[in-house]
This record gives sequence, structure tokens and C-alpha cells, in this order.
Amino acid sequence: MAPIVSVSNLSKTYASGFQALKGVSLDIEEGEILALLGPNGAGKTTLISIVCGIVNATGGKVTVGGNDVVRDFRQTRAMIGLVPQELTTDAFETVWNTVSFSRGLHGKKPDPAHIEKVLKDLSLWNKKDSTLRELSGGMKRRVLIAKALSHEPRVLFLDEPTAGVDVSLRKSMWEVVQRLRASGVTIILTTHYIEEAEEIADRIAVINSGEILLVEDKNALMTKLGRKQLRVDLAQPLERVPDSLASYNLLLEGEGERLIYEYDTSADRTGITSLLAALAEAGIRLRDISTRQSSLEDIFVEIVEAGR
Ligand SMILES: Nc1ncnc2c1ncn2[C@@H]1O[C@H](COP(=O)(O)OP(=O)(O)OP(=O)(O)O)[C@@H](O)[C@H]1O
Repeated sequence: MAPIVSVSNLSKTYASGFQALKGVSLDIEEGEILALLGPNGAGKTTLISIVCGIVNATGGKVTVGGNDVVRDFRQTRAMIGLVPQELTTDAFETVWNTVSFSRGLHGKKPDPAHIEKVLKDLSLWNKKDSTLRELSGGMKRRVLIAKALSHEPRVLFLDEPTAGVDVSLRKSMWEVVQRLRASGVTIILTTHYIEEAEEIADRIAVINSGEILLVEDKNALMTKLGRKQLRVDLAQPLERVPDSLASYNLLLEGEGERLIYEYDTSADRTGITSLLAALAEAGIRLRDISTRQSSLEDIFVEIVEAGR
């Protein structure tokens, strides 16, 4: 199937001479959730803004649903919903009017039933007659999503959807995103909460200094780069790791009271059984053992550091 969004060899040099994107290529499949991760200034907003037709590229090409974002601007803009970080609409307008007006801006005929559904889906129905200034921060954020969904887009861009949102609201926003995906909407989100990408994304793209460092299925990424640590708490502290255990590359921590063994989760043999046997043979007694899996955050930091 042809990708719904196709970015090829995209570059952007701002008027200041700063090169924000350096030949970015990325295909986004219909119906997936792609998380775009990158440190501050990596080029995420620039990339999204070009796809949405807000910023002009210096070079390269972007198509949405097969249409060129520059030549066929009207068609592509109608297919896209963008949830920006900040609400910039009139604080004295009601929720209902704000969302309905947004549909009109995209050249769509009024459809009160659709607006009602969007507001209900986002738990904003009982606030439809409230003005925006009467809403909490989290509700305002949901109004931003409602606006972006008002014209029934096929692709939704969410720029930092849960920045500054409390944990329970963040979880409910994730549910909203999952429901949208289930209804067939393709979702691209940028986030600084790596936990958010780990929780809801199907694929992860890592961008740094205007270059895509990696695009990978999330689960494959976690298995491929994910490492596990076995932590062994000792009954008696050791001064040093015995020579007989040298092949395990153990780390002695916490004043000799703890051994750390790192192993590859995708390997056929983890080496744990033989390590435990070798510890017993060396007369080392254990107090406790536990394991820890590296998170997407550990993986992300490693990729970005390696790319520097
Ligand atoms: N209008 C502009 N003129 C000049 N440079 C710009 C302009 N907009 C962005 N930049 C620069 O381009 C780079 C990429 O910015 P961008 O906003 O795309 O990053 P980002 O990945 O979205 O960052 P953040 O996570 O902080 O939102 C930054 O170094 C930024 O200073």
C-alpha cells in the first residue's frame, strides 16, 4: 500500500542561514501511530510545519495521499488535522462555535452531528456552551484536538499533545489517540515524554540536528536495542570480582555488595544459568536477585549520544 505521507529528501534552511532539516526521508503508513522523538531544536516542528503547508521547504518533496503539499495545497490541507502546542483562538468564544468555525475554515459544509460526536468523544459535550477562558488547561487542549478533528482529517499531527498535562489526563488523552487510530486516522505525534511513545506508538522515528537517525517498529526496537540487567545482591561484600567470573564482564557496585550482569534479550542464551552456577562454584552466596529492562528512554539517549 502506498504510504499516506511520503517525505523525500526534505531540506530546510531558514532565512538566518540555519539548516534545520538536512535531507529527511520518511514514509508514514495509513492507520499507524508514529512518534517523532528528538531533543529540543532537532527539527520536529519544522518537519510537521512543512507537511502541513505552514513552512516552505528549501528542497525535497512531500506528498499526502499522493498529492503534493505545495502544488495541491488545498487537497492536502483538507486531509490533515494539526494540533499545535498553544491555543490561539478567541478566549470569549464558546467551545461549540470554535470547533464549528474550524470546520468551515477547511471549506467543509456545516455538520452539527459530526461536531457533536467529536465533542462527545473528547468529553467536552457538557462544556459546549462554555467560553474557552472558562476551561481548565486540559480541557483547552482537548478543544485543540476537537478543532483539528472538526473537518474529518485522515492524518492527524499532534505537537506535544500532553505537555504540562497531569498524569490522569495524559492517560485519557492516550485513550483518545488510540480510539482515533482505531477509527482509521493516521497519527504522528511529537513528544518529550518517551514513556508516551513507549505506551502508544507503533513506530518510532528519532530525529536530531535535522537528520533522521532511525525509524523502527517500536517492539522490534525495544527487542533489538533493549538490554536487560541482572542484579545480584550478595550476602557478603566482595573486594573484587573473582578471576573465574571474568568472562561475564560483571560490574561490582555499592561497596562490593552488588553484582550487575548485562545481557542481550534477543540472544539465544542469556548466560544467566551458567553465571549462577559459576557464582555458587566460587562460593559466593546471594541475598537477592532482580532484573531490569532498559526503557525506550535509555535507548533514545544512547542513539542521540551516538549520533553526536
Ligand atoms: N523561523 C526560524 N528562523 C530561524 N531558525 C529557526 C526558525 N524556526 C526554527 N528555527 C531553528 O530550527 C531548529 C529546529 O527547530 P524546530 O522548532 O523544528 O525544533 P523542534 O525539534 O520542534 O524543537 P522543540 O522540541 O524544542 O520544539 C532550531 O535550531 C531552531 O532554532
